[in-house]
Amino acid sequence: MSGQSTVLEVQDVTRTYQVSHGLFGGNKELRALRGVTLSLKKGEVLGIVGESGCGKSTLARLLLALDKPTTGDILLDGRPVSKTKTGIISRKVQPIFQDPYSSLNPRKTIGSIITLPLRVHKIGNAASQREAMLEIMDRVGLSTRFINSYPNQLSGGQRQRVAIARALIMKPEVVICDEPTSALDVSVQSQILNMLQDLQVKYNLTYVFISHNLAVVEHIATRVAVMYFGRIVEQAETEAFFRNPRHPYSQALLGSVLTPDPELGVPDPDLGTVFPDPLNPPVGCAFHPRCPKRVTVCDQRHPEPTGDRDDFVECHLFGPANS
Ligand SMILES: Nc1ncnc2c1ncn2[C@@H]1O[C@H](COP(=O)(O)OP(=O)(O)OP(=O)(O)O)[C@@H](O)[C@H]1O
Repeated sequence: MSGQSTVLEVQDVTRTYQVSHGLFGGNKELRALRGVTLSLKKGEVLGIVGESGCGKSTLARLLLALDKPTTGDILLDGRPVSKTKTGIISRKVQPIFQDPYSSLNPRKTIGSIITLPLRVHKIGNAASQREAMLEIMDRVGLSTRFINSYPNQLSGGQRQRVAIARALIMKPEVVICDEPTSALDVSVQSQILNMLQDLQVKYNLTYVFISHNLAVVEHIATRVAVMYFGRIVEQAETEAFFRNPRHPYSQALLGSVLTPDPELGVPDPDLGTVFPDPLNPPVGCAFHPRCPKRVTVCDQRHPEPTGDRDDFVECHLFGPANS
């Protein structure tokens, strides 16, 4: 993996939202991303996992340049996204979202939806656009009889195939898949997942694959990043991650440490499910109130990452004092 070129780089990115706080509370800052650093290499599938609210979709929006970081930089092919024309970004980075129904214009035909990116970017003429449409429909397993249909005439799985066709017709370098199978019936989830995997290999695509479903990530990802409360707390090659998750949060996600140790004096039975209040973040490591392995320093300061850029864990148990 080390010899491959970096396509997308996220450098210490934060994203803060101003939110109103109670009737008289005025505005408060909600730090959805608290310093995320990532590098995505050509041809890899980076799985991003974490609970609802940890910042996955915020990160996806930044990677798609649909939103801007509050601080930090995102580089696409070495150039800051902030200094790159949106047209160039959308040619190179395309999304596949969770809900294909809400992301497809109900008043447009399937043919028109799939070719829209080519028309917006003025790529080719009507004949070459149609040719590209037929090719990509074939690749995603969509019958040409749907060309003049509307989204509501298709099943959920077919609609997601349309969304995938629309994303891939641009021949992007990177595809940001944000929970692409979780709104689908279980029976079609694996078909879509296998198809995404085939397309990734065929077109040598680079995926960021966001999912709360660990089995899906294990199936498709080459590397895994675990997000907790706006940070990446662990990153590792997929096989190593599932064999030996290091961060106590990763272990909890994988089900090996679900109940807190009563010896630690944490009687709350819901401890395993409570996510911190983003408007009142815990001091120290954000996971410490739920962590069955916490030590004295955990509620005092945030741990530094241990390891290298693509393979690290952010936990005091792995810090210099414990190594
Ligand atoms: N536009 C916004 N304004 C204010 N707060 C926001 C906004 N978007 C997200 N947040 C907050 O930022 C935090 C991260 O949200 P985000 O949607 O990125 O998480 P997520 O991991 O994608 O969750 P989910 O899986 O539920 O989509 C949450 O606390 C959320 O409430």
